[in-house]
Amino acid sequence: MTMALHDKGNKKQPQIEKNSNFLQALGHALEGIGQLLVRERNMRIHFAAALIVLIVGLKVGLGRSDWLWVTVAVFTVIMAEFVNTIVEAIVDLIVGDHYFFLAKVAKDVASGAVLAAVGFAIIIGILIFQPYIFAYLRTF
Ligand SMILES: Nc1ncnc2c1ncn2[C@@H]1O[C@H](COP(=O)(O)OP(=O)(O)OP(=O)(O)O)[C@@H](O)[C@H]1O
Repeated sequence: MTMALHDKGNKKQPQIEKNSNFLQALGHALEGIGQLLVRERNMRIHFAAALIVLIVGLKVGLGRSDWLWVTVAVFTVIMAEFVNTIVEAIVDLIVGDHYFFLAKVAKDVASGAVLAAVGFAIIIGILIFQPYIFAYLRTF
């Protein structure tokens, strides 16, 4: 779905100048994270999955190095979604509703980056949780 060129719901004075202080810059960075959650349905699914991993990880008592890998996996997916959203926004800004093969390439490669990151996270998840899953299955 092509992104809207203008944010019609925005009541604030539009700003194109540089941020004047750290707090203003921080506010815009947080707005950027908010945009990711609002615009990307997949991002909400990733957050739900990360929450489940967090709860299961706490329940089975993962060690420090396992948590390190889980954190790397979760952030790799989140970073890929950031890149995907940036690419979508820039492509839509440039081409609008027109079809361009290179626009398709850019968007598809950006989506592919998210898919690759999710694959990486699934492999990490299997390697980390496999002993706990096997131990759980042996109780039956
Ligand atoms: N301007 C365009 N020119 C050519 N192909 C396009 C264009 N816009 C979108 N596409 C094609 O349509 C697909 C869906 O585009 P869209 O902008 O809706 O991404 P999306 O569904 O939001 O992607 P994601 O699920 O990664 O967020 C793209 O992956 C691309 O193949």
